Amino acid sequence: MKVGIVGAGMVGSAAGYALAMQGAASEIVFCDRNADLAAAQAEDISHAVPFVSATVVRAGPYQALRDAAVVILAAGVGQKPGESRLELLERNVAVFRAVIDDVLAVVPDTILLVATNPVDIMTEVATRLSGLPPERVIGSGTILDSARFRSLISRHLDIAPQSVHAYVLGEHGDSEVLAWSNAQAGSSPVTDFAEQMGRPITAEIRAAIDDGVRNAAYRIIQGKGATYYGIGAGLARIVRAILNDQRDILSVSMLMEEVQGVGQVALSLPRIVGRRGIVASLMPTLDADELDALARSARTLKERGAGLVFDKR
Ligand SMILES: NC(=O)C1=CN([C@@H]2O[C@H](COP(=O)(O)OP(=O)(O)OC[C@H]3O[C@@H](n4cnc5c(N)ncnc54)[C@H](O)[C@@H]3O)[C@@H](O)[C@H]2O)C=CC1
Ligand SMILES: CC(=O)C(=O)O
Repeated sequence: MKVGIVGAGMVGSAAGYALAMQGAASEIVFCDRNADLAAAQAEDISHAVPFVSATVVRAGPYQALRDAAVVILAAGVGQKPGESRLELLERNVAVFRAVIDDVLAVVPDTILLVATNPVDIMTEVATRLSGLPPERVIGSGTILDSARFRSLISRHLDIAPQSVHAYVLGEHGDSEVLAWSNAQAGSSPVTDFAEQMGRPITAEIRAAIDDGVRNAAYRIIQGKGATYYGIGAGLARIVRAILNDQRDILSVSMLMEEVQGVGQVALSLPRIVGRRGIVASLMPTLDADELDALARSARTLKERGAGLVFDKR
């Protein structure tokens, strides 16, 4: 199946590379206002393909998106060192206003997969600008934060990250909520497992993991200007769940009627993802502090997105 990627910069190209390496799509098409960049990324990635898959990778104008089952939106500006994701909002809304009509004119029934930051509010923006049902406009949300969380827990416990089941909820950003209370290692609560392994999760370890997750992007951007391998793999994971109708449970973002008393807000919860997009949203059992933090995160997003005005499609 064909996957479109609008925005052929670091994130878009990393997603395209991950998809091509996994042979997850039969065809990948890059579109970018910088057509030379899109063509160069497609050509470069296509040279990796003969080693592992048969994916056709090319670049083109929006018309080349025709029949794409999923279109990844990775166009827009990223954070400068020290800048928050929320500070990007107005600049990236302007980009989506320029892009979404052109995409929808070619693939009106596609699934949009939003990566551009601030990804939760941009998911709401893409939903409103496109007029698509919310379950067909998926934000990568905290899929990357959950991977960071699982990675750091697994390193502490000295087990494989795939054996850790743990989610980050709420905003993909500063107010995100690490759901410690229902994190599992194998079939045990992560704290019980840690005790059994003689590697208890002390307050210091918990604080270090929280910092490792919450501030990862700031550190990486300080060091190399942008983050892209992690989100590239995360986007490929979501695309696989859609194309293969896998019904995976992933922490992704979607515009919701109501979360913790906040109406019409997009944020991440664990959700079942399959061929129709988001099939169901799940509210995990959280402790009181986590529920408060989730409500705060929802309010932060709602307040930052207030004032954006959209024409109805
Ligand atoms: N959701 C997540 O977990 C993550 C999201 N991001 C976000 O992804 C976005 C892209 O980041 P990078 O790829 O590093 O940036 P980049 O600057 O490398 O690439 C952005 C691309 O968008 C293109 N673009 C801009 N306006 C356009 C328009 N109107 N039409 C078509 N193309 C347009 C640019 O030409 C450029 O090639 C940023 O908003 C960044 O914050 C980055 C990392 C993780
Ligand atoms: C940049 C960004 O959103 C991240 O790496 O989490």
